[in-house]
Amino acid sequence: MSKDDDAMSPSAASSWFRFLPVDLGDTENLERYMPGGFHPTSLGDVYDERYRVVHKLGAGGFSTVWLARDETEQKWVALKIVVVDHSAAIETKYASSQHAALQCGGRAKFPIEYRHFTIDGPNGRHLCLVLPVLGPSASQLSCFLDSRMAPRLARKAAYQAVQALANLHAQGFCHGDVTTSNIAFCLSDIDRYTEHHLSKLFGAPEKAPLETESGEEPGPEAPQYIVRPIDFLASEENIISWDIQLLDFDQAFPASSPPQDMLGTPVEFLAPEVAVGLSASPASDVWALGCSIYRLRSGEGPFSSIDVWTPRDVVSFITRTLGAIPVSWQHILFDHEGQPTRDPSQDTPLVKSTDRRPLRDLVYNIYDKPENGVETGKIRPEHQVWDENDNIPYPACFADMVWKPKVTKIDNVYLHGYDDGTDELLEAMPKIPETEAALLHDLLSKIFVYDPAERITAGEMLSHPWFHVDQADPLPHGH
Ligand SMILES: Nc1ncnc2c1ncn2[C@@H]1O[C@H](COP(=O)(O)OP(=O)(O)OP(=O)(O)O)[C@@H](O)[C@H]1O
Repeated sequence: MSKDDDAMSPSAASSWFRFLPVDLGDTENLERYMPGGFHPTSLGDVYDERYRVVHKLGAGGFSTVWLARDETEQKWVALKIVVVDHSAAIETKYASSQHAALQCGGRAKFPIEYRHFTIDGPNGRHLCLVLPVLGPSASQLSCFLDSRMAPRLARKAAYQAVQALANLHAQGFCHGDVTTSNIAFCLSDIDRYTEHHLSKLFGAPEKAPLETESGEEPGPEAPQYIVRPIDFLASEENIISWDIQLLDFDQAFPASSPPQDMLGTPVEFLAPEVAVGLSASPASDVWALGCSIYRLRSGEGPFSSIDVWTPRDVVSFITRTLGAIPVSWQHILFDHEGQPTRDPSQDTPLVKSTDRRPLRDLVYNIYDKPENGVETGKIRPEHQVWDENDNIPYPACFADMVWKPKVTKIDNVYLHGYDDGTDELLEAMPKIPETEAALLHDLLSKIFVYDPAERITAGEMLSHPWFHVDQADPLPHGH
């Protein structure tokens, strides 16, 4: 799920800043440690008398996710501990969507839960899903100037995501939250590693004490410390496989009964018909998949922008690429929060922009890793360093999978955060090969169409030639 605010109870509003921020990068929303919210979890905790928490894997709007040792079966598992307020709803959704995933022989493409149980804690009763352990998400591996996938890995991951979705749709189910954050890479046989070995590979978990704004000790509703999630890209040994799984069924629904409310998926992945208040469907999953495919290959979402925060924003932004919305949608209104409405007193108009972003330009301008012609891999001079890790390449074992644009030096300047000069620097980077661009443009033109009935289906996408450009060229050994 992704609608952070949904999980907050109204009483949270007065306590937004109860806790001081911790300097551990991206962590869970600390303010969610309150009755109805997250479970305060600590390393070493044992749940259900068998799962011992060893590290943190991540967190979302609705859960924290932990690496745990299953002492009964002697294997690694992921414990997804759901916020109290959403535990019952997520348990119901998981039951039906996991059944659909299993029906489609989906064990290979979806993280099917081993089992689930409940945890009674100071904040209430939490659903805890026991899942296979996965590696980093595609959002982490394909992230603007921070990280880019090798083109071949992007195509392979994209194809598997299409397979997963086509299978799910064939079972009459929609995912409802297809994003690159929900495409995760598998690990190659994590069970061959002991706890000691994992600690040698990834280091001991990094912790920071949790402190309150008021200086009082946090109560039992919050943990004593916060843990930085494990970084699978920090090790000198690559345990990340080229296979992906599609996770997070929190918003899945039967195609025959779409949700009445707006999907909680990030707006940049929202299909235009859903953004204007029409039903979600397999076709809206395909739109989100198209956004994910473009992000996998380019590092950016086609409709992500600092101007896109609401359904109205994304529709406006999409018109810059696809032109005016269909006439049949033009009576649709948006309220002052940018949500579609039927109340004429609430109407705020779509922002009409004359600034065009043709799909063809988006595709043909995708930049790739420079093999030569620009200087790479040096450490940025001290006064230009924003983050000391920025200009350090990934360990060599990841060379055929991912690369960091920020280790690229053009005209003696490292690529860093986006600023006025970035686009000019990026001009110097090599672009996607024309033959591939033509195929990708063709594929995306069949996905990014307003009318859901005219959109290509996930099943039809499987035979599109963009996914098969590597067919004649066998994968490197071990993949
Ligand atoms: N099986 C897993 N193995 C490894 N890491 C996982 C697993 N499941 C989830 N994670 C990590 O935990 C994060 C949160 O998981 P997930 O997206 O399922 O949570 P959520 O609370 O439903 O959140 P949201 O949809 O808001 O991201 C993921 O981004 C990922 O980093």
